[in-house]
Amino acid sequence: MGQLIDGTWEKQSLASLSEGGEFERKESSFRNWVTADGSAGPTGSGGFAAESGRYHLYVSYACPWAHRALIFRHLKDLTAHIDVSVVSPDMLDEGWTFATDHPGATGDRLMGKDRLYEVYTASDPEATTRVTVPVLWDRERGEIVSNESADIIRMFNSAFDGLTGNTDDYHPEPLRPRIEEINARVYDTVNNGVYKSGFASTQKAYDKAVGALFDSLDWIERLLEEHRYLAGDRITEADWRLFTTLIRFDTVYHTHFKCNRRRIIDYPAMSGYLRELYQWPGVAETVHFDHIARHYYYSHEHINPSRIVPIGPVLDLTAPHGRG
Ligand SMILES: N[C@@H](CCC(=O)N[C@@H](CS)C(=O)NCC(=O)O)C(=O)O
Repeated sequence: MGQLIDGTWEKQSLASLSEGGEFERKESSFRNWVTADGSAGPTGSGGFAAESGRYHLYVSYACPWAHRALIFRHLKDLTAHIDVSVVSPDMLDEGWTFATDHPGATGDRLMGKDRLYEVYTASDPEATTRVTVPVLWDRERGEIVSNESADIIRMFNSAFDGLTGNTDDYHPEPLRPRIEEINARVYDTVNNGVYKSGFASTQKAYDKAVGALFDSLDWIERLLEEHRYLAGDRITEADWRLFTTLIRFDTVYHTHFKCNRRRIIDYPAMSGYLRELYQWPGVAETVHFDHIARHYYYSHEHINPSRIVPIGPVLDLTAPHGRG
């Protein structure tokens, strides 16, 4: 995995493994916020007002973080207001590219670039950063608003409500402390926990990550036995943030990242919950298993040198979910 250093693409990134062989995810580097009136958000600077057709979203269908943004774009009726470019599932020496050799990969529909890092340098010619998806681009100012999915879904949740009339709220005020608590554990041990397990380069680092991952899955199973959703009887961003990891789990993380104590299908409450979220209007259309399987098995040569993409599993996500 490469990265940009002073605006130049370097194939070898600064190491993201600590001395103990633990994978460490770097903070995102563009942290502005789109707001209803263009006032500054919690981080970054102001000047990014919610307007139809102004913003463009770069995603990978394979990536769980980008997938969150795509889901919120659907849930919040933003598809007519924010257009999308989809990168190729193969992330090799040049990082994410706009090659269109896989169905669904659209190329760069906004600027016609060949590689995602060129979108980053178009925003900041001197950028030193990892080049990740999702990226929210502002046509008007010609720069990246944000490349942090957790922030992008919060912007989508409320900033455009005046434009769309969709006031569904996935981050409701009274549930915020509980949502934060759940997000913190799910981020560290599940969303990122699968990567920490899969990219660990020592047994000790793997054991630590995979142990915490399955402790959290057991905890989530208990929560879902008691409540329909993670924070209670109402679906929130905490559920959608978990969903994008769960939907990839049995196909990729179980095998490729060695997260194989159990599969999601082996947890009765969680597998019903996963089907319910998959069947949520518009959500199945955001799930592209071809990009998901191809990306992970093909791109991570260090953990799958043959690059063979395995055949299974066959999942029936359209079966009744039995959750109320
Ligand atoms: N914190 C970021 C993480 C995004 C991220 O790591 N995306 C991965 C794809 S799943 C990526 O683009 N990785 C490329 C790299 O790290 O070089 C977010 O949530 O938006």
